[in-house]
Amino acid sequence: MADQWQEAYDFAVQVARAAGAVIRKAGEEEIKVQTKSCTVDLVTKTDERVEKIIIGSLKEQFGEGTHCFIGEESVSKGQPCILTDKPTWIIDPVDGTTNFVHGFPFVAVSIAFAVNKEIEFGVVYSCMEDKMYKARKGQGAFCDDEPIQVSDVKDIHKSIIICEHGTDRSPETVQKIFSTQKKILCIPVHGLRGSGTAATNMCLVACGAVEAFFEIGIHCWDIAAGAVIVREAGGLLLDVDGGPFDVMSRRMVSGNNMVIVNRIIKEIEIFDTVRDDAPIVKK
Ligand SMILES: O=P(O)(O)OC(CO)CO
Ligand SMILES: [Mg+2]
Repeated sequence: MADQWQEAYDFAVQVARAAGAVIRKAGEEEIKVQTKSCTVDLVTKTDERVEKIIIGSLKEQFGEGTHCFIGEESVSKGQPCILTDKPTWIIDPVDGTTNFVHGFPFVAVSIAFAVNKEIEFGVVYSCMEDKMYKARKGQGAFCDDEPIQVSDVKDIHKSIIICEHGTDRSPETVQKIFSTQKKILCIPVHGLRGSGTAATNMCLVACGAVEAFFEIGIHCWDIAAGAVIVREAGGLLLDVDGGPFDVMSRRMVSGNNMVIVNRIIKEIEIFDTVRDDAPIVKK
């Protein structure tokens, strides 16, 4: 059925917009910060509240039994992070929590919907800028209902590349991240950037503001929605080793074309991460 998921797509846009309004309002009040996996992995009551609002609305609309949910804060509280063939919502309620805490104005709500492990549609609402990015498989990518397209730059020397620093502060990992960035900067490229939200970074690739974005250490909820937005804008995604993109692998390169993406891959120093769907080891 061609339009089987249209209602879900439209509803996701509404839910993302409403969630973004809650985040904007919460940003005007005092923000209490807690930490998760380490001292620089931040979480706030807003992350938890917004995830509850999103999942609650989706369950009310589509029923609890038929759809599955992977949400950043639910997973951090021990819910499974396994992508099956069932219709599954993959949610980051506040992508860019560190930005949110500091008032750095790039924060996104990211909602993706996968069926048979394929992402059917994705919605990224950059709520401080009030920009709604969305894409459905086979139907193009949009920002505020205007079609968007990746850049047509093929010359790496004329590119801007987005890279982030992640939350792993072990000297070995930081060394690899900076070494990769140094090599890319010295190609040379026009510049390196980073918005502090993976979802927004992918939308910046999709609308042609930058040529590529890569990261190791992100999670499926950071990139699932952005993945379909990049693809539908004419871009591509690969693993950092040049293999196929795997949304659960915690690593990816997204870019406007193969020439740029392959050039970036040549410079990436890979470090280990634990997959999102790895079995939980009880201590
Ligand atoms: O702010 P969050 O949701 O922790 O995500 C980070 C990366 O994990 C920015 O994309
Ligand atoms: Mg995130």
